[in-house]
Amino acid sequence: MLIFAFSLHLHLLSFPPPSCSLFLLKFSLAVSFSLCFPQMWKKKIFLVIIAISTISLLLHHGGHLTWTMDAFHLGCPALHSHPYSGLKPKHSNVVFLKTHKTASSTMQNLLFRFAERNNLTVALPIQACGHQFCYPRSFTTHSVHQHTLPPNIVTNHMRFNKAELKRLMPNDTIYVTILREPGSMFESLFSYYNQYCQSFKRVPNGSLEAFLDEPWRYYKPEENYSMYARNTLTYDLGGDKDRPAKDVSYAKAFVAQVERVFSLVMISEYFDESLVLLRHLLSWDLDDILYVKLNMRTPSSKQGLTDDLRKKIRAWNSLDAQLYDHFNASLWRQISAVGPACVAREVRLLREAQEKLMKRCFGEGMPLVRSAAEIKNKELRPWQPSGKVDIVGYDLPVNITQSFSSQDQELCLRLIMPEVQYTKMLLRSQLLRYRLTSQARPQQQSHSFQQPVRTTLLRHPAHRSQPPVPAAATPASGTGINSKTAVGTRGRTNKQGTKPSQTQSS
Ligand SMILES: Nc1ncnc2c1ncn2[C@@H]1O[C@H](COP(=O)(O)OS(=O)(=O)O)[C@@H](OP(=O)(O)O)[C@H]1O
Repeated sequence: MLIFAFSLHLHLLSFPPPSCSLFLLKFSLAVSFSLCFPQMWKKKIFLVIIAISTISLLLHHGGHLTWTMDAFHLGCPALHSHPYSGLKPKHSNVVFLKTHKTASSTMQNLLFRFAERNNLTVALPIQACGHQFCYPRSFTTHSVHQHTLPPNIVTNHMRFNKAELKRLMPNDTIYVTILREPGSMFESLFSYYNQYCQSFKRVPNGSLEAFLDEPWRYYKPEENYSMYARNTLTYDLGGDKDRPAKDVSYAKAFVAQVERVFSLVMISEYFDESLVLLRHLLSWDLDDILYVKLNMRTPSSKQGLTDDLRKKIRAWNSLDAQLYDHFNASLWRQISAVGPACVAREVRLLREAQEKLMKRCFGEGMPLVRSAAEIKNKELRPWQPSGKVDIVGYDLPVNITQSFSSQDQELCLRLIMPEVQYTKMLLRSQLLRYRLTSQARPQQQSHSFQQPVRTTLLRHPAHRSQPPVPAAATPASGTGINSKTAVGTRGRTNKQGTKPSQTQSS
């Protein structure tokens, strides 16, 4: 009995000490002392200990499925400015600029799941914008569905516009984005948008080599979807994709501007390392950054790149190349500051936790990657941009799902849900929540976009934020990242700008 009580103490001590766990700890200590007393009490005390242990576990994990017990033992010392920094509330106001072909759908899925778990509001596009904020037009608050206001999280594709986002988001919002090495990114864009982007479509035999030999022969800057054919990252970030390479001062100033706005620029080649930095930046747990890779092409849809092709791609997309070089270096500086060994340890723990989760959702081995046609559940089929490229997705194995609790099933389903379907599902659930909360309000009130409330999530489930009260949209305007028009209060397009939303993807 004493051994059991002692192990219970260790278990409780391994938790962060919110007042409730502390109380339970003291209580269980008192109980264990009483174990030294008469036999007749032992059975009762044993039951009490079991009950305390179960309650503390439930309180700690919020009744949610967690995939690792390491979540609270991860802290990298260099990031801890004071002894209790591990207890900092989770930050919940985040803009993630979803750039193209950079692993951004995987990130978006992670953010959607975080929002749902914590009852947060995600700003979603109006129907006329499909599942994007009317990309390729510059973001404005007009493109946000008014029943998804005021938001905590913004993550759907947009062309970045800081001034407009400032009108929408609380002041403590953290801005994050992701970049990819220009060679592999451009190769991915070239194959994905081969039927949408005229600059690519007119190249004989869809040859990447031919395009890169004479890009100006095929590329027309003012044409629809030309942003997929040159400096796409710069364009997504709100910059001028056609600024000549020799305009060095523009490139430098633009990089500096991006650096001022974004607290973290992730790098898709170092996705897990970037996630560890993100976890620290937002004070999230390891469980909050688990993911499954989404929106991948099959190997047969990919083309290997020679050094010569890579060089040509960098020269053609020189602004993107400068962005990438700068932020790749700065990612590694941040990793150095945290401690490379510490980041490596967290990456390892992340991968182990991910493996456990995969086994739970998909059985032994990794989830089976499938072509869209092979996926039975249409909610899980990724959008296919053309017959010339295969985007793979996943299905849940039937025999496994039968043994699942409904909570497990929901988690596993969401992990592999593609962007378009998840955006729609989230919109439906947020609209429902809006209706329920507005029924409870006597009269529709007019709000500014921002509600300076709910800036952080307390870790203890009992203190989690309440469903936010949505506000009505007000007209607004603004320009790109350079805009100085921040106020401080507050068509049916798709990834390509035109396709029907049911079939869209990013
Ligand atoms: N975790 C992780 N790490 C590294 N790379 C990853 C990851 N998840 C997705 N991917 C790759 O990202 C590409 C898809 O990017 P996006 O989801 O941003 O595309 S989209 O613009 O939303 O359509 C796509 O690249 P390609 O397969 O080369 O096209 C995915 O394979």
